[in-house]
Amino acid sequence: MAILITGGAGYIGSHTVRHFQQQGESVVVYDHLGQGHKDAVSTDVPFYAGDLHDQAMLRSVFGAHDITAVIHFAAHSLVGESVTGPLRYYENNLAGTMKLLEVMLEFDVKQIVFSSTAAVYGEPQRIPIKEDSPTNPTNPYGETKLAMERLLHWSEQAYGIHYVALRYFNAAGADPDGEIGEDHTPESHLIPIVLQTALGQRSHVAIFGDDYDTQDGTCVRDYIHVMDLAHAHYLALKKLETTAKSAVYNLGNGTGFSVKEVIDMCKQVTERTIQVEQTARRAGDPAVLIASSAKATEELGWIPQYPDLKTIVQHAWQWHVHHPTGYQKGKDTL
Ligand SMILES: NC(=O)c1ccc[n+]([C@@H]2O[C@H](COP(=O)([O-])OP(=O)(O)OC[C@H]3O[C@@H](n4cnc5c(N)ncnc54)[C@H](O)[C@@H]3O)[C@@H](O)[C@H]2O)c1
Ligand SMILES: O=c1ccn([C@@H]2O[C@H](COP(=O)(O)OP(=O)(O)O[C@H]3O[C@H](CO)[C@@H](O)[C@H](O)[C@H]3O)[C@@H](O)[C@H]2O)c(=O)[nH]1
Repeated sequence: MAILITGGAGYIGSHTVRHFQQQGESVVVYDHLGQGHKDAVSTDVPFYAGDLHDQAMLRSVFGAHDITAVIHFAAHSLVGESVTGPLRYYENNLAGTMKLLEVMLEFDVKQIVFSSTAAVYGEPQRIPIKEDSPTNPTNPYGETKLAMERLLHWSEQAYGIHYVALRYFNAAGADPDGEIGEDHTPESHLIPIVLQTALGQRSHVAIFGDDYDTQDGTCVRDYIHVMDLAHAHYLALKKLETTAKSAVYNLGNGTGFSVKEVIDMCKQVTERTIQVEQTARRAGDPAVLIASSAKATEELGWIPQYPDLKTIVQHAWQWHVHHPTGYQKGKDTL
């Protein structure tokens, strides 16, 4: 028996694979390595370099392992990129999930935990955001994730697939052991970009917009430690296994930090100079996203272990200092 982890070589996926192994679970990773890194996955985990759209390969994996449940991370996940390439996003995220669900049904696998996002809410009407808040995505990425949630809702009605949709806010940090961390090419996430600037790999950090309706004019986000996200997947799967009840949960710390505050925290942790440049807003960015995760705490017993931003940045910095080129030795593009 094993749990299939799609996108398990990616940033959040690889931390979750590691956490599941530490909990004594058998896992199998399926990832086409468009973004992920094979070296992010321990060599004792069965690894398949396959695409969600390749149903023949998916079938062979389901056939070779007694898959009991799926944790589904594999997706494109960048807000800005989705605004200029919506077709690519629908194709990978929505159509890719349809292919996966078809194979799950063929093999009678009816439990899935999947990566949704704060981006399903769009501009929130109230802060902190609860799960029953209106969902009006401001970008195609969020739309695809909302469509995936709806697809799962209807798949439960029609086929009895039970699901937990985890709406993460901004994943950040790295495994405190320092062995795995965040490495996207190109990197677009704020904290790694700021830390790469601290390392001298970039000349400056561009701040996307300073005219938002926030305390200092820059966007506010709720940064959540990647290991806390990993543990939430474990709790969600246990809950699914025992209750067979579908649910949606926000995962965040309930505290918002502006882009400028994040940069200041990075300066404090790294004790380095970090140049910034004010630029235009990035399309698709809501001003403020802060979670209420009370439902996950009440129903899953989820309590973040690393809630403060300083610890999150310290763990990320430890990864970047010891792996300045990420997983790739000699990597020269960021
Ligand atoms: N990083 C965040 O802050 C954040 C926040 C909310 C939600 N999410 C969601 O969490 C998930 C993981 O995010 P991440 O930051 O780890 O991203 P990531 O890009 O590091 O990981 C995604 C992985 O999926 C793989 N993948 C993508 N499409 C695939 C396909 N068609 N077939 C096989 N593999 C495929 C990639 O190679 C990559 O390894 C995504 O679904 C993302 O939308 C991320
Ligand atoms: O060079 C940069 C990079 C980012 N930002 C800003 O920093 C904030 C955070 O940006 P980023 O780290 O790119 O994350 P988000 O765009 O908020 O998206 C992340 O968090 C979402 C949930 O909130 C997830 O759905 C996405 O998958 C994930 O990439 C945003 O206001 C950006 O405009 C900058 O100002 N400069």
